[in-house]
Amino acid sequence: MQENGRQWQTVDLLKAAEKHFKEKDIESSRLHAEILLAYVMQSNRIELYLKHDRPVYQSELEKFRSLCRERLNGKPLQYITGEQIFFGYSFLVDERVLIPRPETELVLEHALDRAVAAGITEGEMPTILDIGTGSGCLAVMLALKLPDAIITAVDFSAKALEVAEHNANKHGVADRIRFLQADVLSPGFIDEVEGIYDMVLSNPPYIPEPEWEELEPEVKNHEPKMALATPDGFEFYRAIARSASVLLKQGGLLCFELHAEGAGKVREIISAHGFRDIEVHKDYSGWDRVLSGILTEIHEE
Ligand SMILES: C[S@@+](CC[C@H](N)C(=O)[O-])C[C@H]1O[C@@H](n2cnc3c(N)ncnc32)[C@H](O)[C@@H]1O
Repeated sequence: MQENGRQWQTVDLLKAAEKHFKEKDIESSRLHAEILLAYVMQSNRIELYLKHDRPVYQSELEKFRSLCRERLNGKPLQYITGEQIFFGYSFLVDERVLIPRPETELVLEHALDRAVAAGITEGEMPTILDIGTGSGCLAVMLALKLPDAIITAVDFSAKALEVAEHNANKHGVADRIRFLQADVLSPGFIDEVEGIYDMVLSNPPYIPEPEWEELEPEVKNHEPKMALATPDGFEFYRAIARSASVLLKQGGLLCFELHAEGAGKVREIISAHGFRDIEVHKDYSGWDRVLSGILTEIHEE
């Protein structure tokens, strides 16, 4: 394609986009330019370099420019391409759901390790409840990693459940996941969810309202507020610990993702509901990020 007498080639366009992103303080400017161009060319990043002198067609250039504009306006890259890689697997994401974070992979890893250590995976068809499933990243990955598990994936957002179901179908595990729209903060939650579970896990909303306003515009203006914010940061931990103490079998595992400064308080909350052998694990930045405990006393509501 000719523009101002210029024929754009892949490598030149990448350089130009990287420079523009850098000037506008877009993080990982080269990487983002590569991902967007690979998306437009229906290719992958390595191929961009293998075919670095490939001419860029007019339609591709227009599309690329329009996506770069969206990125420059603060739209997260994953919502532009509709994809986030979680634990090495591709998940559909859009503005109906939170973009799964790398920290949440630690929740999955820890839940799997502890489930094995606690003998939960030895039983026939372990039952798992994922509260606040969002894109379904945890539920779908658990179904993939534990081929006998039966999973209930709950979210209050019907739109999030549509995305989660799409992801379950995409990875061929929809037949082992029940999707349920329910409000974990409502008194009827335990009756709605029914069943007896071996594991309850959740990455709940945990950003206290006052902190919401301080989040980067990229998060605040694009990701669903109901996925992240909550009045004092601990409502969901209280409600989920209470429900889990009723819904879990004796010896069952409760596993949470934590607000970086929430470990002490969440430990107190789950101890009060009969959970013991509490473990806390840090993320790569050294923040407490995952907390789990085993139910050792049956608590009636
Ligand atoms: C932090 S996101 C976690 C999403 C996904 N599990 C992940 O780790 O990426 C929390 C999820 O909880 C859901 N949620 C918010 N309020 C809820 C409620 N009252 N009952 C059930 N789910 C709720 C949100 O819609 C959102 O999908």
